Amino acid sequence: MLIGAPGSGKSAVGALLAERWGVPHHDVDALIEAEVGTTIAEVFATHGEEWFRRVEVETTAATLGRTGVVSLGGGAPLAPATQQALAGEVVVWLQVSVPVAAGRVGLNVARPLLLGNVRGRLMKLLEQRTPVYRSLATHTVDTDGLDPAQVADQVAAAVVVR
Ligand SMILES: Nc1ncnc2c1ncn2[C@@H]1O[C@H](COP(=O)(O)OP(=O)(O)OP(=O)(O)O)[C@@H](O)[C@H]1O
Ligand SMILES: O=C(O)C1=C[C@@H](O)[C@@H](O)[C@H](O)C1
Ligand SMILES: [Mg+2]
Repeated sequence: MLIGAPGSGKSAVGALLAERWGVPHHDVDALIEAEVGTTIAEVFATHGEEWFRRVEVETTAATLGRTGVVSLGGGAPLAPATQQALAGEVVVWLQVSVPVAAGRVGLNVARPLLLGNVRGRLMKLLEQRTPVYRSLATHTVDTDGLDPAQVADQVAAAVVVR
């Protein structure tokens, strides 16, 4: 399971790892979009964040126990139910600094929580979430200065696929 901030590379690295290991890739954001039939940004706009978080907890829970690589949503580890569900799993935290994450996500409107002031919003998110990511992670990879393939190499070196 990959956790980390928006722009840490959960989706990109998850896809590379799944390909490398020949296992399915479950990207929870993409699963929610498929389930709901619209984009995450649209879900936030139409139903609000609370509604999204409820769906996210359920969709995340449904991926647990499946074979493969799971890329969680950036905020998913904040939910107590998800924290409990992650206990005993291999959880890799893709660490990223604010300027690097901001550079990667750019002004992408697909990330509703970062709208307005990407750097400022990321700084706030990381302040709140760093302790949570740290407490849940069984492995950590610092992704600053690495491309997605190099991050995947480091994850693969650190964990054993089940
Ligand atoms: N290590 C990296 N080096 C350079 N670019 C990267 C790296 N990891 C990801 N990227 C690029 O940064 C952008 C964001 O990455 P990605 O979508 O994988 O992040 P994410 O963690 O899934 O974010 P979110 O929580 O918003 O889903 C993508 O364009 C991706 O190709
Ligand atoms: O960091 C977050 O809270 C989010 C990250 C994305 O993965 C999406 O799950 C959504 O945009 C919320
Ligand atoms: Mg993603």
